[in-house]
Amino acid sequence: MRVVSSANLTSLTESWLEDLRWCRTRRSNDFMTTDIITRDSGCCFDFRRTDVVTVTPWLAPIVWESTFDPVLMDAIFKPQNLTIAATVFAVGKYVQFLKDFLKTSEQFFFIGFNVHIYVFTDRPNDVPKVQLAPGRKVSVRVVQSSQRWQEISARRMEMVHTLLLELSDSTHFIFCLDVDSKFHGRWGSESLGELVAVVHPGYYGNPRSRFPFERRTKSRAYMAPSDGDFYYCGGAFGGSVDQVLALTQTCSKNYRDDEKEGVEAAWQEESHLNRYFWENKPSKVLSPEYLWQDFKPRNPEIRIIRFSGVIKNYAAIRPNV
Ligand SMILES: CC(=O)N[C@H]1[C@@H](OP(=O)(O)OP(=O)(O)OC[C@H]2O[C@@H](n3ccc(=O)[nH]c3=O)[C@H](O)[C@@H]2O)O[C@H](CO)[C@H](O)[C@@H]1O
Ligand SMILES: [Mn+2]
Repeated sequence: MRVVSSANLTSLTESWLEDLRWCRTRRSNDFMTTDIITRDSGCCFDFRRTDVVTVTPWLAPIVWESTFDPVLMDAIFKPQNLTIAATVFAVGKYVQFLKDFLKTSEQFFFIGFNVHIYVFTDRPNDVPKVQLAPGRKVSVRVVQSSQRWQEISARRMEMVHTLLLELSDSTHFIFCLDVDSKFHGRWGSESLGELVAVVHPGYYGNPRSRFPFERRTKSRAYMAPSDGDFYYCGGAFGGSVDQVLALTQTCSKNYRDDEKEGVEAAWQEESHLNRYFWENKPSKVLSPEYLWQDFKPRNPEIRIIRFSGVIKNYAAIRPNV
């Protein structure tokens, strides 16, 4: 397994995290290169952002509104006739979230692409019928419920892995999404990449020491105090079929192996996902625009909310507390 944890990268990352926290104090001199590229290319699209960090220390883009041209992105990707899969789990009472999830995906998620949404549920009869545009499809897969929400959430990794083993070459990219959410703005071709992570909306302004990584060495999701780039969310991630196949295989195996030893990571599959992304750097990082939370006031750097978790009464909808 490739583990990138050199002192260099760590110190670079620490200084970059400083940048993220103090990004608003940075001034235009730092961004002269961007000016020059804009002028020389003759591009009239203003993709400068000086208030946020838009590239990782390993040179992966961090996607924020106004860092890309959606028309140009679509002109590149649409002719490739891609199929984008999405997985969403609606087990037990979470089936109530499906209607809004599916309806809003029709308005905002990869419009103009072939889209195949796989709904995993124990209540197939309660899956709402939503009018779909041509080229878009919803399939239902029946799964077992569990008495523990932690298990429902964590087992998604292995079920997505099984699905991916069955998919033919005609599916190119996949996103795995939480169902208790709605789309509010474009989520499209700008998000495509081999391995795609979304920065968790709750922690992006925090220092690394406050990231809720698994800190017990007995778990396979363990992260040392000096480890970590971002804290990524479990509610949205994706990439090419091959890359997500590898990710789900590793995360589900590590979750299972922990389980055999009576260990459950602090945030279940989200903890294993964070460990995976530490060892396997995402090729593209999506800003918290791609998974906001309705209960959070919108911060000024969030110019658009594309996908956001709804406010829910955990006690009323989860099988356990
Ligand atoms: C914003 C974000 O990143 N959310 C993550 C977070 O909390 P959340 O509080 O958003 O977790 P959650 O209650 O939405 O559960 C995660 C997902 O599991 C499914 N589900 C859960 C319970 C249930 O009874 N039925 C059901 O179908 C459903 O798709 C749901 O969206 O922590 C979870 C725990 O590990 C997952 O990592 C979530 O992805
Ligand atoms: Mn959720």
